[in-house]
Amino acid sequence: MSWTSARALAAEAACPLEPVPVPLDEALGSRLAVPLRALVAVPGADVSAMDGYAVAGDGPWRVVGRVLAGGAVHAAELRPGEAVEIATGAPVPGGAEAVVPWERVTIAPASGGSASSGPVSGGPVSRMRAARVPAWGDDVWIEGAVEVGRHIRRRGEDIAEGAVVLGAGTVVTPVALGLAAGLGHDVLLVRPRPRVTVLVTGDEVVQQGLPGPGRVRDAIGPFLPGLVEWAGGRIAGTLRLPDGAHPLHDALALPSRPATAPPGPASASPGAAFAPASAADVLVVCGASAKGPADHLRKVLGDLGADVLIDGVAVRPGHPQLLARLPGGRLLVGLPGNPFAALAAALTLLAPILRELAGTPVRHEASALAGEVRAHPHDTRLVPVRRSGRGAVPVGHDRPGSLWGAALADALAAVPPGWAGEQVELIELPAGV
Ligand SMILES: Nc1nc2c(c(=O)[nH]1)N[C@H]1C(S)=C(S)[C@@H](COP(=O)(O)OP(=O)(O)OC[C@H]3O[C@@H](n4cnc5c(N)ncnc54)[C@H](O)[C@@H]3O)O[C@H]1N2
Ligand code: MOO
Repeated sequence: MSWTSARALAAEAACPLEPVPVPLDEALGSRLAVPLRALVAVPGADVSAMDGYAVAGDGPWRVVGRVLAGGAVHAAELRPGEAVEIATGAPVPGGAEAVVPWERVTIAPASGGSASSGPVSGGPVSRMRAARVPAWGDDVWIEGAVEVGRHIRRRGEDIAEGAVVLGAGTVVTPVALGLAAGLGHDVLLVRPRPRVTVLVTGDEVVQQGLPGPGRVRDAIGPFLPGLVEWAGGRIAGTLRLPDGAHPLHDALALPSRPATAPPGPASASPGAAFAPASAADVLVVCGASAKGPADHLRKVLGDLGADVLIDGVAVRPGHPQLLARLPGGRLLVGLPGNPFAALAAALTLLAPILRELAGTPVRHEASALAGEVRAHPHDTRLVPVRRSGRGAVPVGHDRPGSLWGAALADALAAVPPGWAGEQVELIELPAGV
């Protein structure tokens, strides 16, 4: 099967996960399952955009009250010639036609109330504030230029109640979280990030330190979490399995556990060691994908009654990759043991499945190849490249057992059999953060 057919089939095989409601502080990085609507208008009322005075009619105005954000509203309708001192964000009283910032008003000679007391001060309030803030109880009169409607933010002026502000599928970024909170949301309905459990097989595979004779350091387990995250999933667990059919069988035979179920089975129960495998929407088996004496994956899948959907893909490296559906519906991706081959298979099969499940948009990119590449006679070659202004430049070091070239690259060029210099598709590699 060609790698493009395999990619399409993998995406098709992925059954969308049910949207889940999650509290805001757990929603970061998920995708919205439904459009985000404003539950409230912003601002929620006609409010002042400035610290100053809400005024009615022409000045001078008699200051008849004070309104602070979060404080008591000024219930009475302002009459022409009246003002209230007002804080930014506080609701403007009915009848107010504008807000005049306090630095734009001057204290007026009193023309009402105890007129005989005369003006409090002839200077601007800004200057006066340093000495004495005029309080409305002081029978203060102010004057200044007024522009009707100025410095009043009308209810719903920024965002109308009910407006759709972000579409379904949008990633919940830190900013989107702030927006959602401001619009009254405590919980968001998101596409759950598919849970992936990784089973690393191989007696010779060691997890730390220098590999001794006959041993090899695990180079696949460490790249999968980042790749899985990048494709929209999350790692539910990683299990190290010795070679042999039994451990693989036991891990894969565990039934699926819903994301909301408590962890289990209890540590004393049989199968406890494999519990992470039951917490997965997708299982990934590293190694054991070929047909050698220590490769038990196919036999175990047969014994379990799994449906093998893809058995080998025409790419180099990575041709022994495999996709199966386990009884119960979960998908299993078999990655070849050679690390670069495993990376290729993770990009061909695993990433499309996770993108489909997580609702992550897919981008396809084509480019000229700027460099010598020898096509494979019947398979597509996946060649590590770096994008440049003159096309994708092969970086070399592309042996199946080594991640060197892929680590230098930002994409893999898919060079079809019989390639004769035309543009090729680029498969993006996960970028760092
Ligand atoms: N007769 C054939 N033999 C092989 C073929 C073939 O077509 N006919 N294909 C070869 C290719 S290509 C690959 S790729 C491998 C795939 O083999 P497996 O998936 O069964 O993997 P293993 O045999 O377990 O390991 C292969 C190789 O990779 C090393 N390895 C395994 N796991 C890891 C790991 N987590 N990190 C780093 N290295 C790992 C392992 O030690 C072996 O050297 O089959 C070929 N054979
Ligand atoms: O998958 Mo192998 O080259 O194709 O290492």
